[in-house]
Amino acid sequence: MVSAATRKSLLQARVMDFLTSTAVLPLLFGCVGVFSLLKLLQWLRMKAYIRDAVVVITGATSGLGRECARVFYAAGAKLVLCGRNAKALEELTEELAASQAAKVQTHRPCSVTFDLSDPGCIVGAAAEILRCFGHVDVLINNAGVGYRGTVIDTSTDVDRRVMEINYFGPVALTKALLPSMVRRRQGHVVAISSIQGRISIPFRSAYAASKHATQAFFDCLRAELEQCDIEVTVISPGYIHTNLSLNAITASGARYGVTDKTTAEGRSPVEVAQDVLAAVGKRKKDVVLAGLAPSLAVYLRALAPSLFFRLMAARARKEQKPKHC
Ligand SMILES: NC(=O)C1=CN([C@@H]2O[C@H](COP(=O)(O)OP(=O)(O)OC[C@H]3O[C@@H](n4cnc5c(N)ncnc54)[C@H](OP(=O)(O)O)[C@@H]3O)[C@@H](O)[C@H]2O)C=CC1
Ligand SMILES: CCCCCCCCCCCCCCCC(=O)OCC(=O)COP(=O)(O)O
Repeated sequence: MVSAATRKSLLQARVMDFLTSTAVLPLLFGCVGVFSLLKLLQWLRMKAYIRDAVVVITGATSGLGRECARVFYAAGAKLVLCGRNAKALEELTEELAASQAAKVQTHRPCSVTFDLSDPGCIVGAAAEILRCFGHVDVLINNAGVGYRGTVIDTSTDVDRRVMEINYFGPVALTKALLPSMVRRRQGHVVAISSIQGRISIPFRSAYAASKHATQAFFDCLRAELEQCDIEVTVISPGYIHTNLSLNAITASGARYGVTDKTTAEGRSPVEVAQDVLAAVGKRKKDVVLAGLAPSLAVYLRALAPSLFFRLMAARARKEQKPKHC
């Protein structure tokens, strides 16, 4: 009678015999080696792509934009920081210029102040951006505004304002910078969308609409400009712990002024900025940076829309009693 322990050691001996007497072990080591080498090459390529690249970041004064500024700066990018608040941009520039954390050569950022909701200033802002370092390698359309309200109570002025900041502004800036990218046959346009660019949740009509439009526009752009070697990346995050809900526009046009629990419990903007850096470095075309439930909700919307609509209606009923019906 052979004991279980003996059977186990006999089996182990046979496996070792098999591995050493055949080519399996060298093959295994070979595969791991090749995989590690490929990963290392990808990492070096990613670093080289960002180092010394001219990277424009809109909405650099707060939240994800500010963290993107920090991680791209530390990676050696030449930054053009954009925002509405000149003082906040200046403070960020000084903070970055004084930081010692980068392991590569860094460059003093340049800043350009303008309001994305003012169509009249975009062309001038793009010219100023181009004057900073002579060209643009990566444009990160990050600036955006949140929204809270019912469709019925929201004036179309508010709908337009959200669309202007989240959609028309980034589209106009992209169009103003594209000719110089196309001339150089080099450039990368990034759109920070949202998981709400894929699914619409109640009381976010204007925001979800602006992000769906963003996804659609930049998907078209990617297809049209592939032949000119222009890269397009759409990034769709879930909740991030920033000022987005605090600064959200409400149905009346007033500021919402509350940091929602969902936002407060969202991912750290530092981590999301690192994911943005990796997505850009790897030239990803489309990235969802959300947890399991929102990611599943995207599939549910596509595969079982009726069920998704029922879930959203239940969510709306739970959140707010209807005043109008
Ligand atoms: N936080 C979240 O849960 C999520 C955020 N996102 C997206 O991430 C992006 C960044 O937002 P986040 O960092 O979270 O929010 P913040 O409110 O912290 O930052 C928004 C930035 O956009 C700028 N901005 C707002 N309006 C304008 C305007 N009219 N012209 C120019 N700049 C403007 C703000 O500048 P100022 O300081 O002058 O107001 C600020 O720098 C947005 O596109 C948002 O939709 C996507 C998914 C989830
Ligand atoms: C097969 C099982 C499927 C289970 C599906 C569950 C459905 C759950 C719905 C989840 C909805 C998540 C919404 C996420 C919204 C989000 O992350 O938005 C990001 C933002 O842009 C936040 O902006 P806001 O202004 O809304 O704070």
